[in-house]
Amino acid sequence: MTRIAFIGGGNMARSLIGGLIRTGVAASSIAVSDPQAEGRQALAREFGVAAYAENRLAAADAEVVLLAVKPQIMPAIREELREVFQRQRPLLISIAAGVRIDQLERWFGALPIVRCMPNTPALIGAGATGLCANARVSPPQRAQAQHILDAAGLTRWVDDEALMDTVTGIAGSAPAYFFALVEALEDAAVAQGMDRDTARALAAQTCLGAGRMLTESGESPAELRRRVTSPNGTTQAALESFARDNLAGIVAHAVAAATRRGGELAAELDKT
Ligand SMILES: NC(=O)C1=CN([C@@H]2O[C@H](COP(=O)(O)OP(=O)(O)OC[C@H]3O[C@@H](n4cnc5c(N)ncnc54)[C@H](OP(=O)(O)O)[C@@H]3O)[C@@H](O)[C@H]2O)C=CC1
Ligand SMILES: O=C(O)[C@@H]1CCC=N1
Repeated sequence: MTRIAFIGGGNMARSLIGGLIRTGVAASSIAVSDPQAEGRQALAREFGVAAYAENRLAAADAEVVLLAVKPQIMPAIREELREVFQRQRPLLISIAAGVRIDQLERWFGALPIVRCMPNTPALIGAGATGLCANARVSPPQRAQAQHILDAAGLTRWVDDEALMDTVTGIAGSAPAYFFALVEALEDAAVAQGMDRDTARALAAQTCLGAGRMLTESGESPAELRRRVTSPNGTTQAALESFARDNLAGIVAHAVAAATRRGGELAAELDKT
């Protein structure tokens, strides 16, 4: 039974712990640390995991340590964990946006490190995660990291670390883009006189249905789009409006902004 410690017990740690428990990992093999007593109690109550106020205690005998704190918190945890890590040499997994493997090596030592980028649908086992490993990660450790993230949904190895910020741009941050689109659909229907509940239910179910068709039908997004689009019909009118407003350009700019921000987060940490 691999002992796993989560440093930081917020949204993503909760999602990943939930995934592990759901797939049958024993709660007794999981420890988590977080400064908030309320958050710790909730995790212990909900999942039966051991929850600590001190990072060192959570990491004390862990074979795998998963860093689930905000990138900006890294400077605060590196001193206290470095010593434990030098003793134990765990597999270190980081989910922090932007933070590069060479930075993790500098802060925490020459460890086997997997940098990955999951997303919040991990909470319901429908996450999408990109992973990237340094050369110290052994094949069994690679499998171990994948097993942990598989519990949260789909996983894909991305060998070129430079593309990890792109993973953030199209997957880590991207659930928010779909939520924003549903908000916009809802607002548009309300502006036309529909009640908000009905608008939200129709738009959200459409998002679910489209997502399931994308992942389950084996068809390309372009083909699925074509099948909705009757010649000179309503969908064509909407898609032509999107094209006039340069939807593809708008999306490309947004993905570039998220990708760029990942690099900036790392650069800000280089100064600490
Ligand atoms: N949210 C998302 O969609 C995704 C986030 N990520 C990455 O996951 C990481 C965590 O994000 P998320 O879960 O959203 O953030 P949260 O703020 O929900 O979780 C981080 C947790 O770490 C705690 N914390 C703060 N300081 C320390 C410390 N010194 N030691 C231990 N724990 C500490 C925070 O406590 P407190 O609240 O008291 O500060 C909080 O509970 C980030 O690096 C982010 O880039 C990756 C993919 C998707
Ligand atoms: O917004 C963020 O920085 C984090 C990383 C990806 C999703 N949320």
